[in-house]
Amino acid sequence: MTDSIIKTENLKVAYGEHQVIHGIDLEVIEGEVTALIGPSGCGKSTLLQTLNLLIRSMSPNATLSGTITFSGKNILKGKMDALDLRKQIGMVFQKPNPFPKSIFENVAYGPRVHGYKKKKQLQEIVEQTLTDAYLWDEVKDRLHESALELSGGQQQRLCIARALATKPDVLLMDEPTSALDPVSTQGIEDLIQKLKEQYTVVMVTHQMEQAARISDTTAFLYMGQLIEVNDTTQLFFSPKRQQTEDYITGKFG
Ligand SMILES: Nc1ncnc2c1ncn2[C@@H]1O[C@H](COP(=O)(O)OP(=O)(O)OP(=O)(O)O)[C@@H](O)[C@H]1O
Repeated sequence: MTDSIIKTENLKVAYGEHQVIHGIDLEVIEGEVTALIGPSGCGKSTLLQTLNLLIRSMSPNATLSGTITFSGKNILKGKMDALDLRKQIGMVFQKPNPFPKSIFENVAYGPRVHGYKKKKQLQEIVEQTLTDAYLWDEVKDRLHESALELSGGQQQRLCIARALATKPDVLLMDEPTSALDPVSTQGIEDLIQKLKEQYTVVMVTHQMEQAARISDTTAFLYMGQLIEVNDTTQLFFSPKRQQTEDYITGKFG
């Protein structure tokens, strides 16, 4: 039996008058990697940013309707503490964006905001989180150096560690490897595979091969509609919808 950790029903999103998500019903299964694929402009990033309501701060002109159930609650209804929600549903962006602070401070930032003050506690969290992000061995002797001195792949693993430091249930990733070289990409893909032992991941990717390699479930979006969602192998090898087949065989997109 598989349980959904996030469920959207009839989810609609508009920027001003421009509706870009047209009534999406999507279940994100706990402990899985879900990939969102589809041609440029189909609404993948919008959908992702809506799942933890980050869209409300990133695009104040966005209006949302429908329901998003997380932890048994419709997060679109009533007042939701944004900081608290983002602690539970973290986000990693396309371009690594560490704070211009030390490696240690990047990871300790979230826990500090959420009330962890004791040095020893913070040290333990930083070590554990960097270990989970497979970065500890590479940085343990330079924790107080600037994060900006790390390589691109290391910076992205640090951003993942930063997101993991508040112990989220779900990690949203918007094309997390698109700014990276192939070796760093491989490192992040390996990491995502390992993360699903402890976390649920929803990832936007432009690369169908990447979705096929690392996701359990793939959702194909086209012009703001969810065309098909299925087990990744099924979706790529026997798509149910003609539009999905046309997209994955490169007929458009
Ligand atoms: N802040 C915004 N204000 C107004 N329109 C926006 C905003 N962000 C995105 N859009 C529009 O919403 C639509 C969906 O964009 P979105 O970035 O979600 O698509 P996407 O599938 O992630 O695209 P890509 O693959 O190119 O990143 C596009 O038409 C885009 O121009």
